[in-house]
Amino acid sequence: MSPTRVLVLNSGSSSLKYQLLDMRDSSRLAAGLVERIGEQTSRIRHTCLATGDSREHGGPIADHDAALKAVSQELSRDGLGLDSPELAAIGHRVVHGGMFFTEPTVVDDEVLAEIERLIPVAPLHNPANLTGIRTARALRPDLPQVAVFDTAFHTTMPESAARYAIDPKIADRHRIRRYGFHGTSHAYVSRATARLLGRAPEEVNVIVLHLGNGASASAVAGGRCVDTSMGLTPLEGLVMGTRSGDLDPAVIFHLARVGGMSMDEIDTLLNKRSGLFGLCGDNDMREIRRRIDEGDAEAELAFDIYIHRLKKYIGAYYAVLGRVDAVAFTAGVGENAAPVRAAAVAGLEELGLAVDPELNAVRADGPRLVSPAGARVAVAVVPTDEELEIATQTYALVGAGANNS
Ligand SMILES: Nc1ncnc2c1ncn2[C@@H]1O[C@H](COP(=O)(O)OP(=O)(O)O)[C@@H](O)[C@H]1O
Ligand SMILES: CC(=O)OP(=O)(O)O
Ligand SMILES: [Mg+2]
Repeated sequence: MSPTRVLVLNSGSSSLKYQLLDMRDSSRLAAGLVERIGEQTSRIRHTCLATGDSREHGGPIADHDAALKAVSQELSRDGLGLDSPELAAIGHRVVHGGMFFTEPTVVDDEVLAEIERLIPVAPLHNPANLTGIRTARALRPDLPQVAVFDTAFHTTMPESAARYAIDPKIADRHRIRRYGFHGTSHAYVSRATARLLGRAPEEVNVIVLHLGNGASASAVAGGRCVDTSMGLTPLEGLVMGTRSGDLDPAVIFHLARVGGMSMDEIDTLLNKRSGLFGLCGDNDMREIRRRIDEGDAEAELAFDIYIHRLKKYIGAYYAVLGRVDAVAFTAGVGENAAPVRAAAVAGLEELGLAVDPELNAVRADGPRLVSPAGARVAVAVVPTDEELEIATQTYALVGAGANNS
């Protein structure tokens, strides 16, 4: 029998998330997370879904190479190791695919070199993605490694949305344009939202709000992305855990000329020490809500700035789409933080947008509506599953029957 399993690796700047799936029924065999890679306090959490066994260990894990080796050991302990003949492929999330990659791609040396060339526009993400691919290749040189790009879903954006208003010759020379990210999630969630409404993706217009540590919004018309909030890099757009999102570009000149900061210092400030963290010292929405409940004004202002930006994007994408069938909240904050959902649509009743407080307070795992019955625009919580989407795309490219599909 042909191998039917796919290992998915989602390497973040300091984490490695993974899932092993059996593509006969898309079931998960194992899943886990390595956190705080590069620190003394790294942790690996591993669950074997086949046996229900979970394990957690601490101790320094120096880099993504060591992290993947630790994952490989955990999988081996459950008899699911990378040496398994049942493994069909390894699917990798790659954050920046530039103009070059619009589809999932089997990795070869040329593909690796192109992903490497894109490091300057995804400095937090592409290096980790590359290490993941290189280590996986060294562990199983015979297996196809497939790169699935965060940027791919956004390549349908019209030029009017993708281009910045700068000299096109300069833009083209430096490949400066809006690429957009989290595309695997925006694609999956927009389709799952159509399914929740009982309609075909081609028939519905959806605003997807992917609110995790990184956060982005997208306007999806009939299944195609027409605008998204992240740009050349994952820094533009919404207020995020540690990234500023939109600001006047002149802030950068001002910090350099008047503030005496170097470009690297400004880069670090805006990517790692801004957003919710920069505003109030916390980037976790749970902690921010706890502080607000205790009357903390700094946390409340950070929350209000976060919501104000989110609301502006909902309004902007309403205008871009003309007609909106659903607004879908997803990722860690979108799926779990009821107060964020309520605040983001508060006052938008004239646009047909509202949440029902009781429905919004329900905690559940699956996709669900939180808007009042009969609302003109559905407001939905739709859990994302980037790993399943990456596995599906990987298996469609290289798995059994790939040539017939
Ligand atoms: N129960 C919760 N309530 C509010 N926010 C939550 C909850 N659980 C997670 N979050 C938020 O989700 C964020 C992580 O989202 P996630 O989508 O996992 O991010 P990433 O994939 O970027 O690491 C956390 O930083 C936290 O702000
Ligand atoms: C592109 C991006 O911001 O990804 P993440 O949310 O995983 O940091
Ligand atoms: Mg994420």
